[in-house]
Amino acid sequence: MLNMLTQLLGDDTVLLRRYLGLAIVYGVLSGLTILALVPLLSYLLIGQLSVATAWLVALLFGILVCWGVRWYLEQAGVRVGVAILQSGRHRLGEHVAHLPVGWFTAANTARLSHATTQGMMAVAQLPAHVFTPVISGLVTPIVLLSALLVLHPPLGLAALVALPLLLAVLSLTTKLARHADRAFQQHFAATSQRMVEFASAQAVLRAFSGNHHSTRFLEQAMQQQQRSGTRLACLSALSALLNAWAVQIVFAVLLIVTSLWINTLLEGALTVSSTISVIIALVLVSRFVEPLLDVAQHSDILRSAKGQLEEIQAIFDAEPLAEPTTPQPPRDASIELRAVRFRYAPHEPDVLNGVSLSITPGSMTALIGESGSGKTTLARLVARFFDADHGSVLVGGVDVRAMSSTQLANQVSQIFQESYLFAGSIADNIRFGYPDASDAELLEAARLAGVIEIVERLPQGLDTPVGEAGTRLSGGERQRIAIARALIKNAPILLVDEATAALDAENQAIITQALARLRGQRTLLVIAHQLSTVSMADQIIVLDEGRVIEQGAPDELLAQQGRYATFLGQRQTAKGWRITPDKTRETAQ
Ligand SMILES: Nc1ncnc2c1ncn2[C@@H]1O[C@H](COP(=O)(O)OP(=O)(O)OP(=O)(O)O)[C@@H](O)[C@H]1O
Repeated sequence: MLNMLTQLLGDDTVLLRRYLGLAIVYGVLSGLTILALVPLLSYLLIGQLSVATAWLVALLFGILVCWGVRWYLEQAGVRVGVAILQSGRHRLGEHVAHLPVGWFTAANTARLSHATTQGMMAVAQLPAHVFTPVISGLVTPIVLLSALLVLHPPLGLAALVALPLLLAVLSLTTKLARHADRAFQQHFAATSQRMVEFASAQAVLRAFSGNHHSTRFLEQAMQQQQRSGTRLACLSALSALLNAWAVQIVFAVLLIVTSLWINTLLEGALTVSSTISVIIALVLVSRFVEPLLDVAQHSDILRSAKGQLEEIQAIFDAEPLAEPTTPQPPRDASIELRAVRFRYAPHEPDVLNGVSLSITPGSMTALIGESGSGKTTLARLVARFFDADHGSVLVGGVDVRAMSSTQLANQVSQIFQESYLFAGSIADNIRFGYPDASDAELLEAARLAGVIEIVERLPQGLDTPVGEAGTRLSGGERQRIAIARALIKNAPILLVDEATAALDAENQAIITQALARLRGQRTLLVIAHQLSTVSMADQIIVLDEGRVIEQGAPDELLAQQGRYATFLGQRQTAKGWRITPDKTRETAQ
């Protein structure tokens, strides 16, 4: 647990160390203060009031010091808790920022959100509220144990044996509910995910499922959470009961040993000093057990927080994309794939199956193929959303694994179908592609992407807020802003995943115009669905089941009468376009 906390805290670990040291000191001081009762009671019982008063003063002084240390300890614990929330979230954010984009599945996103909210809160409360009673609850009995060993060795030995046994029981009961705790946390995260899905997919749910069935997935998740919650509650209650019993058994054993001691004393001559020893032993035994009860009571929170820490740890264990130690800058704006194989998961089939291709700087390549043939996956590998399992992806003549993520990001810009807009203005979202862009550059990108036509209709112009995730704009408007964002970045390579049917004719025309303007200036790799786009390309690559089956200039491929020719034929029939055999650039009729 401490290792995991250290990983979360990073440089702030020093705060945790200081706090833990202080908690141990507090436990020792509490034990020593209780031990002041020994001389106090002894002198009181033999009537030496003046010495007893001196020890009373010492006891009161000890109590005062303990209060002071405890107060300081609480502050230190809160400081560590705050550091966990701040540094922990920051470090987790840093870590996930370097994870492959493929890691961000719906389930992992829900885990991440759960870990940064409830998870972090549960962990942060450990130093603030739980570690102090647990640490002092273990250290104080150890100090008292030494006094019991001196006072009556058999009693001390019984306590010495009882302490590790008790810890073993606490550890066992913690394990008892650990799986239930983990299952509950997972179902809790899944239910949150379903809840968000339920809210954001209302239109689809109502259209296809009707009101009754639309809640089915959510209800299933809630039922699972309820079942695992009930199981956790039962096991937690059982483990709390077992813990309390274990402490009471220790208490009973110590009382039995004390009774046996009294018995032997009664059989012999009962002296004043032996009577005093017995009274002191009884006081120490009760004080020995009290902090242990505190530990037992907190074991539940400790276990739950440990489960949360393990969840956070599992996120930290996800492997980030490796960064090279000596990054090599790309040499030009070319793209090359050499015998690339890729699958999304080890048990799934290859999505790309030995793909080799070469794209020269400044050229335009149209990637075509049936749905599921691997076009988007190929573009994702160029942008290094994932690493290829075999073979290599080169950008600017350099393996993408040999350049830093910043170098690659500067080299490649993307317009993918699902473009996310951040809450902020239209201008903010465009500038996101290049924060230092001048106003003139902003306007030029907005013009190229057809955003100007949108903002002219809006009273606040480019400063119009887009709403959360761009919800105040239409799909086509969002797409145009995303295009402007990609254009302003001015990267030498542009990857475009052209929408199939999501765009209306006007938006499609904007993309076509933007591509036409950029043609020859940037390397364009376009996942093309539209005839207008394909017609502009210098090179066509046809993918089929993860393999390149045709590659070359449009004229050559058309002459082959293969898959590309079929694609053109289908599109022409659909659109009413005509292609002349000796002229590959089609003309609209
Ligand atoms: N994140 C993912 N996890 C697992 N499998 C995936 C993932 N993304 C895509 N696939 C699978 O990989 C294969 C290729 O998908 P890809 O999106 O690359 O095809 P595509 O040619 O771009 O299809 P489309 O034209 O329909 O967009 C498909 O079988 C798809 O189910």
